[in-house]
Amino acid sequence: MSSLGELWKQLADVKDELASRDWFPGTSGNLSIKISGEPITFLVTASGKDKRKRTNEDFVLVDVTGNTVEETHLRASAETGLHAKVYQHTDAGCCLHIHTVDNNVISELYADQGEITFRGQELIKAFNIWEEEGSITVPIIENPADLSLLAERFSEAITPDTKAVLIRNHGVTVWGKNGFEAKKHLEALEFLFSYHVKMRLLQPQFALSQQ
Ligand SMILES: CSCCC(=O)C(=O)COP(=O)(O)O
Ligand SMILES: [Zn+2]
Repeated sequence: MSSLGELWKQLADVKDELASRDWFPGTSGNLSIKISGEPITFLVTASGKDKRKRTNEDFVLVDVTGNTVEETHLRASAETGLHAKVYQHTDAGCCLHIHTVDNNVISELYADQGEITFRGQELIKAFNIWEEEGSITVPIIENPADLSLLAERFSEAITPDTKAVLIRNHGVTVWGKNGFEAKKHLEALEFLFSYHVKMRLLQPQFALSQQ
């Protein structure tokens, strides 16, 4: 079992790598790593910070209600409730949320369908899907201003196969059993989003061929 300090470092390293990809524009994004399962506690990014900077005030320890477990002047991420839903409804050990142009464009293009499915792409294997005709579906939910409603809609979208949820014109939340796997899933999804956007620009009939 990893110590709190080891898990802090694991999350800080993932944060640095995502920052190096410029995936935290305008202080957006939040990350978490599970510390205990019963009761659920996890480290989550402090709200409103520049996630490109590495400091010893980057994360706070919270319980499943999103309340801080220790006395602190820091505020947990405004979207802590979504991370809590992931730990309640999946066996994830790490959860990552970022805003990119590609994930926002995909979420808007396919919002009315409520999901997007990717198939025929090598990177689907990053989700441990090895079948010839393997596919991965990402649900897309609306982005209500009420964050507890957002967390409810988000948890309703999680099925046993779900590895990520797109929030319309907001961002994507992805998880995995640890920091390495969550980052692998996130990188693979962002590749699939980017490929899809570019193909739609270059070949307008591409979208139809993917239905
Ligand atoms: C400026 S981004 C708006 C809030 C958001 O969507 C986000 O991901 C960051 O919120 P946090 O409270 O985690 O900093
Ligand atoms: Zn966000």
